[in-house]
Amino acid sequence: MRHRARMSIEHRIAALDWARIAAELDAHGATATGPLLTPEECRGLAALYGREEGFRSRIVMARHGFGRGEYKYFSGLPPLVAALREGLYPRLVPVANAWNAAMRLPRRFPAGLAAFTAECHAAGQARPTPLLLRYGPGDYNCLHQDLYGDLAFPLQVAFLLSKPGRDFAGGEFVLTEQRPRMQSRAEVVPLRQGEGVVFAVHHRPVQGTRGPYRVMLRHGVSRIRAGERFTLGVIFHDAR
Ligand SMILES: O=C(O)CCC(=O)C(=O)O
Ligand SMILES: [Fe+2]
Repeated sequence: MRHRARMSIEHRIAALDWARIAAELDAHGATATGPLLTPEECRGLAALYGREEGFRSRIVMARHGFGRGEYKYFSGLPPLVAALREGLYPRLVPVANAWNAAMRLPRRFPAGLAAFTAECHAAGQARPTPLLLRYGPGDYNCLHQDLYGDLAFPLQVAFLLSKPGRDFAGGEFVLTEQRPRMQSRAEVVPLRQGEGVVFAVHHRPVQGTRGPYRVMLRHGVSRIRAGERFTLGVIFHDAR
């Protein structure tokens, strides 16, 4: 995508290989999108972190046992973040609905984000969940699940805003998958600057010999060895 800087976010999202993304989500529960944000957009988003305004809360992870590093939830979403959330959601709905069907869960997700957001609000989840995260040397993010109420969209996306090898070292995005009565499986998703990782929020179906079974996923970030690493988290359900 040589001209991605001049293409709208909607067009860039449309140009991603969604057949591959869906197939890899089904096979592994996570995949990288391919480059989506320009370095300028990444720098612009990371630069918002230092601002006072535009955020509803700041969490220092060590204070809660979440790891080391910090994050801030947006109050109103910047246009780029809103466009990513709106543009990515409908692409992920077919996977989300197929997963719920395979797991025999009754909930189906509407085709557009506005309808899903209305469902969240009706369920008492009205606070926006997209966030910026900042890690320095020695920081890490413990394995967790981003559930903010009963209503949860099964997939989320995190964008790497910093450039690995130049801005930071270490700090790999990690997922673990806990299978019933079996040992856990770990997966690392290597990311380039401006690339997103799409992954299961808390569970997904895996095809077994006697039909699909459910596995539990958690995600986190390994220790940052050097430098500074920023990410943008795009969670589709709102919070209580
Ligand atoms: O910093 C990361 O790569 C992980 C961020 C995260 O936990 C999230 O977006 O939910
Ligand atoms: Fe997370």
